[in-house]
Amino acid sequence: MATSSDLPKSSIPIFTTVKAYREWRRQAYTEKKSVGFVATMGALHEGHVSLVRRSLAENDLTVVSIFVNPAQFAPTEDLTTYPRTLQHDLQVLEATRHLDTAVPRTTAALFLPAVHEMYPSGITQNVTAQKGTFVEVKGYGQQMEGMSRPTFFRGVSTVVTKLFNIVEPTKTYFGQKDIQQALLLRRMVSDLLLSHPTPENLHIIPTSRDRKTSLALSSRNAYLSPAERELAAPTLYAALQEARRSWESGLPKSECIIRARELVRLRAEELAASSDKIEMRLDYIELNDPDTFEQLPDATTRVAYALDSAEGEYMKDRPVIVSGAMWVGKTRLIDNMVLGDVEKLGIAVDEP
Ligand SMILES: Nc1ncnc2c1ncn2[C@@H]1O[C@H](COP(=O)(O)OP(=O)(O)OP(=O)(O)O)[C@@H](O)[C@H]1O
Ligand SMILES: CC(C)(CO)[C@@H](O)C(=O)[O-]
Ligand code: BAL
Repeated sequence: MATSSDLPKSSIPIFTTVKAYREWRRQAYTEKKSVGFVATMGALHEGHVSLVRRSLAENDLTVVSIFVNPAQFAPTEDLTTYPRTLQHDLQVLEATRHLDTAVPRTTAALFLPAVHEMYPSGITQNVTAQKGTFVEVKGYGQQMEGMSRPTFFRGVSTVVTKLFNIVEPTKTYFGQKDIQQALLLRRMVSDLLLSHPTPENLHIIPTSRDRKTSLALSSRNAYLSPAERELAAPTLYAALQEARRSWESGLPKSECIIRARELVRLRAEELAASSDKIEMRLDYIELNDPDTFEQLPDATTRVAYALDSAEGEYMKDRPVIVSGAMWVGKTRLIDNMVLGDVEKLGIAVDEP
């Protein structure tokens, strides 16, 4: 178990146990202070910072958690190599301040639990051998990312339920980069009738991107070599753009996907033949309904999709998610865009 002497020095209070955190939370209740919460796995970057900034602006107190959750990694995935950069993360949080209030705000608490604190009954990555209590949002975790990572959302829903039970946030913030995760968690909060947070208080913040290449910021980008990052990784965003253009020009979904795939195939050929010999492979690119996560039928066009709205009327800006995952060498990248009216999904568009 981490003791305070194992932890880097920080001006931000760090809680490693549920008990210690709860004492702190009780005080916040007594003082009637609102608590904003940002759940992370650490290796913080500007994407995380955008969530923390939003929380600092909208809450008296902001809590950040760092926990690399074994239950959401399949046995074949990168749990052991996942970047762990606590010292850097503390520096990032200390430097992230909100100055528009009488007293400037910075992160008020970091929750940094050990695995046994979060899984008192123990945890194995092998789902069939797991015992104890798990949370599953049935019917929503096997599409999109769930097709490639079938046990991922069970692990995420379980750990986030525990984190919400501990942190008891007034508001919480998730990134659009992991759009299915954010929407599925909002459904979970609604289905479980949680009060901290309520579904309305789960906010989705737009994806932060590299200014030059538009690559979605991600902790796993640290795995990329400079050549992979510059030359290959931005292809996923370019493929999503291609799908978007095709969809907006009226083509059927199947053709949008063919065009996006072709863009990746041609670029992958070029990179494999180049002196950098970069390997790049598309996992999937799809267009999905944001409510059900189901794939749009192949023949669906934008006009047909707008006509087929639940209200039985023409809904010009009916939102649709175009998302994808791509391997660059050993790194799996994901990204997405929401076409149509993003605000219908409750995605925040303006920075505070
Ligand atoms: N580029 C980004 N823009 C906005 N939010 C982001 C971005 N990247 C991550 N987030 C959000 O930060 C929260 C914590 O994510 P996490 O710690 O897994 O970082 P990550 O960069 O997504 O890591 P990974 O590389 O493992 O996907 C999640 O809600 C996630 O959606
Ligand atoms: C929400 C989360 C912190 C749960 O482990 C993780 O999936 C993430 O960082 O996106
Ligand atoms: N941001 C998602 C965490 C994961 O891929 O495990």
